[in-house]
Amino acid sequence: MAFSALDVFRVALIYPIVNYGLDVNSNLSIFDTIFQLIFPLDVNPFIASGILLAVTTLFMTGFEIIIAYFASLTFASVRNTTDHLVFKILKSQPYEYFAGHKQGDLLYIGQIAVNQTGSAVNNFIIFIQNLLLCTFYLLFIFILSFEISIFILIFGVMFVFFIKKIIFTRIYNHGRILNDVSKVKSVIYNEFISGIKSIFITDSIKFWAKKYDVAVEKLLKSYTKVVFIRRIPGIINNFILFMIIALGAIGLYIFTDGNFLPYIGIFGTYLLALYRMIPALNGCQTQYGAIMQQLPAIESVYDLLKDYEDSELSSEKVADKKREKKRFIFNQAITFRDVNFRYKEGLNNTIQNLSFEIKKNSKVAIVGNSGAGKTTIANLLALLYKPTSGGVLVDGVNIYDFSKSDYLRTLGYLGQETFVYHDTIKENIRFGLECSDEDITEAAKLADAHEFIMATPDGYETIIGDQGMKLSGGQRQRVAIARIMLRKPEILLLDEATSALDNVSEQRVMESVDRLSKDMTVIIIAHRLSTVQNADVIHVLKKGKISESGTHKELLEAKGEYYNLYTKQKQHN
Ligand SMILES: Nc1ncnc2c1ncn2[C@@H]1O[C@H](COP(=O)(O)OP(=O)(O)OP(=O)(O)O)[C@@H](O)[C@H]1O
Repeated sequence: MAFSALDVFRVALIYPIVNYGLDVNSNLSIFDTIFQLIFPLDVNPFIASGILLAVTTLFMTGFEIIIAYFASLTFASVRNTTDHLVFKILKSQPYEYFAGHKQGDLLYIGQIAVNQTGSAVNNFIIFIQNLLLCTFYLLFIFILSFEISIFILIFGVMFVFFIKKIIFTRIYNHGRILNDVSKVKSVIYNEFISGIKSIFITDSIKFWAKKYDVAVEKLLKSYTKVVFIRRIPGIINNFILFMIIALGAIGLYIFTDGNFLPYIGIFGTYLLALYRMIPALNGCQTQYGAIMQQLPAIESVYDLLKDYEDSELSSEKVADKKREKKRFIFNQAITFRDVNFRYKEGLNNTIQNLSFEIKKNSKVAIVGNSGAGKTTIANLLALLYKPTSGGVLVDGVNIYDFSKSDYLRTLGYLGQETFVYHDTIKENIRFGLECSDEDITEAAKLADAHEFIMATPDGYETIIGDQGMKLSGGQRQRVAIARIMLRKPEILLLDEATSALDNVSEQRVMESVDRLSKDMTVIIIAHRLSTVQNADVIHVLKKGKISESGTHKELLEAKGEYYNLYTKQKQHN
């Protein structure tokens, strides 16, 4: 506010300078009285105005620096808070949430939308600053000339109405389209990077390039429209400004019958005020347009927040939070009791009324055809999904009644794909656990990984490329086993852990697992029956139900489902 007032005052100082310069004593405006009061009679108004102008400018520069600093601080703080908030929300979401959303959409929120939110707040600050400036100048020009200003005001209101109705609605709509198109581009980009191996092998780069080009073309069209429409108000403003100057000059000449000198001070100051006001008005419109364009991105952050609040308030979550969590103790057995599960409301049950037991320190295998529900069982055990009804119990206690981290710490999970990230082998084994380098070497030795790690150029300090591109599948799995061993789990869950490996690698990985799992409860989910023959119990799963159970020998003798699977696989080998 003080900044706007000073800016207007600075322009008002032109008035005495012009009048004194032209030696006009107009007494046409209230400003004549004000300046006569400000400047004592013995002071040269030319010098006094110059000094005041310099002092005001100094103050204003200071103000501008302070405002710029606080605006950047606000932008950075809002961005920072939104960054934290988005990640806080994401990290507290259940696994289902990630499975149900496109990665690209989530990336868009975390990267682009967060930035847009910060910028929108910054734009809002500049909008308010410009709005105040416009208001002060409007008051000023009214004081200078009521009649002309009322005409400009009516014209201005009509213009703002037109701009809002036609231009800003379009900016918002195109902003939405731009938002959607940006998301699509981000999804394709992300899929291309994460699927690069399959894309290379299938020689489908051209297909992806085309998909990307289409998205980028749409983005180009969208951007062109938004950027163009956003500039229109400014162009019209400039047109109006210079038309006012032109018509004003003609009008002044006609109105004063050529004797316009006494009015030059007012006219010049008026024009200068307009000249300052119009960019401020432009600024208002530009910032408002930018906010409209950024609104859809802000809405996606808001939707994320809303989903989170709704889920936090859901009766299930509230009850779960209130429930006291027990320390994880496992002495007897893990029991699946009447478990039913479906992935989504409306879909058929993937797991149907499933009941079976896994005794402590036993080795249990679950086999079956593709789509039978084997991985779903692993997902339920790993707390990735919750049974729709029934429960998974450990020594009679529902696994959801244990402290989540307590339970997961005792569960070692080895899947088909091992997640390794761009860091050293050592950090990939540590995976965030506080432990010594000796512990890591020990775990790698147990996992039969030490030898190959030492053969890499920098040993444990060797950087593995993204997605472990520099390691073989078997080596990646042994890094994963080392990671698990470091955590000393009580339960080992192997979900098709060797199905991506060749026979030799599979054998080495299974030998490591056998060696390490003597005092562990091992659950092996497998397609290939070669890995489960020494299990204490093998359960054969069919359409989400156990169709038969027994040892390898018993099941072969029974000549049922297992026997069929076994003979089919033997024929293929
Ligand atoms: N996230 C999901 N959303 C919806 N349906 C799913 C989801 N994951 C799996 N399914 C479905 O559940 C069924 C069982 O899948 P699951 O992965 O458990 O089978 P599986 O026995 O492990 O098969 P495979 O041996 O091929 O890995 C399949 O019909 C599958 O399409």
